[in-house]
Amino acid sequence: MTIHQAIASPGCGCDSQDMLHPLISIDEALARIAAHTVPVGRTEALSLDHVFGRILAQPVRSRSMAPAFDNAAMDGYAIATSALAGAGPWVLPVVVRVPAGQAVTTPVAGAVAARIFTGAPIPEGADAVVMQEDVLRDGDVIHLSRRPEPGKNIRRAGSDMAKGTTVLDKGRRLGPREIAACAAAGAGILRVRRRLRVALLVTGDEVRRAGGAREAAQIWDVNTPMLTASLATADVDIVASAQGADNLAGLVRQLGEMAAQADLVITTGGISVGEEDHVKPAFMALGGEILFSGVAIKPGKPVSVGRIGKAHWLGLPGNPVSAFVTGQVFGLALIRALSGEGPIPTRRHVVTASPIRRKPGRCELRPARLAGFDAQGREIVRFEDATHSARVGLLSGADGLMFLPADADCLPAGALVVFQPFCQS
Ligand SMILES: Nc1nc2c(c(=O)[nH]1)N[C@H]1C(S)=C(S)[C@@H](COP(=O)(O)OP(=O)(O)OC[C@H]3O[C@@H](n4cnc5c(N)ncnc54)[C@H](O)[C@@H]3O)O[C@H]1N2
Ligand code: MOO
Repeated sequence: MTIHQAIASPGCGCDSQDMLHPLISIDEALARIAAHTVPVGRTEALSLDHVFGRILAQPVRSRSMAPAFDNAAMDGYAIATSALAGAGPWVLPVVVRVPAGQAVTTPVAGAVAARIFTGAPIPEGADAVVMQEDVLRDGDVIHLSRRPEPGKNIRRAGSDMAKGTTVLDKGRRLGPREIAACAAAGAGILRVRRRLRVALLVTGDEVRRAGGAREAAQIWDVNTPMLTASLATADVDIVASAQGADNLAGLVRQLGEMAAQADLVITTGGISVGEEDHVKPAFMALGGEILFSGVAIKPGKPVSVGRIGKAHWLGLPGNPVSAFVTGQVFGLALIRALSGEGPIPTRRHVVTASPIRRKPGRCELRPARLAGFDAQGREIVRFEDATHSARVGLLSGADGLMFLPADADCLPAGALVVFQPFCQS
């Protein structure tokens, strides 16, 4: 199903296109981010204890075989199967005891057994470990009635990783599973990408700190705490956070200062078409280059990406829901690209719980809640009747965004739609 096409015909005045800056599709915007964003080059070396969530800057190769030596997979007795004459049963003297962590020098020579514990090295001469439950121990001998297969219960050296194997490629995000692989490979220090320096500039004369005093026509600032929380990841250091000045000159100064110290400047508000919208003029006054400005989506149509010198700029709309939605779709893609992490396919198909009637025009990213599975095992989503770009209260009840095709005015219950879960960190 193609769902991210540009608008074929605008639905109403709100959807009208600026002929100088035509809207592009979601996938075109993401393709431009991928094509024009170079990962920030700085790297640092960190011990395994401190790499959680970071992005690898160099591949990790195993320093030795894993396991490094043949070892027992069970507590029991190591024997040489070739020394078991006839059909058994056999009585074997126990000649040595081998706990894990202890090098063994006594070989298993002939019809004898070595008491061995899980993880202990296999003595020379032995080629199988019999579980202790399968033998009868009587003083210094064991009674064995069934011949084990050669190799039984032995974890062979190198069976997990050969020496020099690439365990992880660069660009991988380091979670518990990746860190486990590095530890097994003996990579105790990793070279990872430095955190991105991000500056946040929230514009709007009307916004005041949440919960603080406000006058008539003033509102509490949702975007600063919302985006600060969205950016609280292992990739990001928020190096500056400020409320935007209410005039062009002040905004030029603030944006310029932020661009000088940050890899990424994120602004909210002030990017629509009104004469109070100073962000784009300030950006242009600083010699900024636009990668795109305006995407054929609802909400979040004015979302913009560009560069001021070496710093990248992500211009999010002021409406908090629009800012959150566009931050999830374009902000995360930009941060991943700057962090050197490749794009991660997170979209999947789900089915709608109820029919949808809507005004066609822009691809709609509607918050939706996962609601179990239908009889065919397909995941179902529930949602409001319309997208409300200023109704922040609805966001916490959603798990992600469903993508409604630009030209779809009517979808039945059970329609297959694309769904992108919200990033939880
Ligand atoms: N003539 C037109 N007007 C508008 C258009 C258009 O195409 N033509 N687009 C509308 C759409 S769609 C959007 S989205 C907004 C985007 O406007 P801005 O990005 O310039 O945002 P602002 O005007 O600054 O604010 C919009 C809205 O959000 C509230 N806001 C802003 N910051 C915060 C904050 N930190 N916390 C809470 N709420 C915030 C602000 O008070 C406004 O209500 O433009 C439409 N207009
Ligand atoms: O593009 Mo706006 O975000 O619909 O309110």
